[in-house]
Amino acid sequence: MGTQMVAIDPQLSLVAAMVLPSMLTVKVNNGEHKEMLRFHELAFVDLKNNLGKKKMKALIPQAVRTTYIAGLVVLCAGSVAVSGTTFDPEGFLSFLTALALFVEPIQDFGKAYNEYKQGEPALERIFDLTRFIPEVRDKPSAVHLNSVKGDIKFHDVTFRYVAGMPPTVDGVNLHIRAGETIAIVGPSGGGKTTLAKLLLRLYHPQSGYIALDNHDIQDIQLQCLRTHIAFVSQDPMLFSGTIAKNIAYGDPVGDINMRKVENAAKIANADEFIKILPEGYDSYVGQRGSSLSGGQKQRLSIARAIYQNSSILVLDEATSALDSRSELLLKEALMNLMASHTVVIIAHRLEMILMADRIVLLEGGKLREVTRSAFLSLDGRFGSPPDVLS
Ligand SMILES: Nc1ncnc2c1ncn2[C@@H]1O[C@H](COP(=O)(O)OP(=O)(O)OP(=O)(O)O)[C@@H](O)[C@H]1O
Repeated sequence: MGTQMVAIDPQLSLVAAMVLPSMLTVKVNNGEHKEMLRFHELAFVDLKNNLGKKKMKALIPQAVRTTYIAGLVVLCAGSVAVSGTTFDPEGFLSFLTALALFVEPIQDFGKAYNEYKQGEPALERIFDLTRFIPEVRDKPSAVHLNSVKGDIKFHDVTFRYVAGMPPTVDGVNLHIRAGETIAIVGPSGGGKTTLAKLLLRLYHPQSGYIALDNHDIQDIQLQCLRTHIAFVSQDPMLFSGTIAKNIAYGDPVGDINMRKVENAAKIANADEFIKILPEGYDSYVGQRGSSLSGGQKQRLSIARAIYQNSSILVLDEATSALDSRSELLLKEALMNLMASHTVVIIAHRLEMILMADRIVLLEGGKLREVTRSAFLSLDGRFGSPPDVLS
């Protein structure tokens, strides 16, 4: 089994190693279908190559068997010619041929059974995966919304990751009006990202519901919901490929609109570093963006969200890896976006928090709104201290 695992196409393993840790980015950008196609294509090539090898492997014993029988015929004919005695060559040949033909298939069957038994646990796991029904899926009656205004309501939402444990989000009520910018602050582990994940329907609340433009999000087609929400996660995830492809990742068509890509990169303040790369937008970012710095990756994932042109923008610690100059430039760009988008900023940096129209504090799963002055009086508990403000 070990040697069979090693024999898996390295390309397939590379794709799996890249996509599986980036599943959040794949899902929120509706990239499941794209990734499935990519995997299918590679798996098909791998299957074809392996079948070719197996055919060759199967041919070799046949060739050996034929040579063996031919050798026997020559041997028998030769011995008759040399001795001149009577010899029943037909009976002898029939016996040897039957023996050769009989023994090998039995050996092959034994080998095949052995291989099947060794691979059985892996097969079981594959069948388990094909039988897996995702918890979050479309209702048959789910609606498609061509456009949304971006009005979001959390109605008494309670969610816990593990049954029997205290809730991560506990009876949260929050109304974010269309076009509003809201900052969610709170201690680390307080549930801020979880709130964003619930909005993106990565999980279902155990009680309460979330509405977008007065539609319960469970009644909206999942792909449609995620198209209307651009999410920049705290771990910027890139896929091996060009910069342009990464920015246009959420494009369902797959045709890259270069004008849109460049515009998004300019807004995200990524254009300046892309332009000085040898191949500009066609530069490869390496395995999971390994050839870029943390701040560059972050700017690309912000550009990706801007490219998506959704009505709602959720930034989860999206500027943590940026230097103060880049953050300032991005802040200016966000100011422009805020005029036409609903923006949710999850941040610890005061510069970002104070851009919001309203600030809500999520602590121990409970949410409450705080005024700016009340927030500042928290003495930097959940944001960089006020003296960072220049
Ligand atoms: N998939 C998961 N399964 C179980 N527990 C989880 C899971 N994801 C998060 N948690 C837990 O839920 C709590 C809230 O996590 P969350 O990421 O929402 O916090 P946060 O406020 O965004 O924190 P930070 O500011 O550090 O990013 C944490 O205690 C975390 O360990």
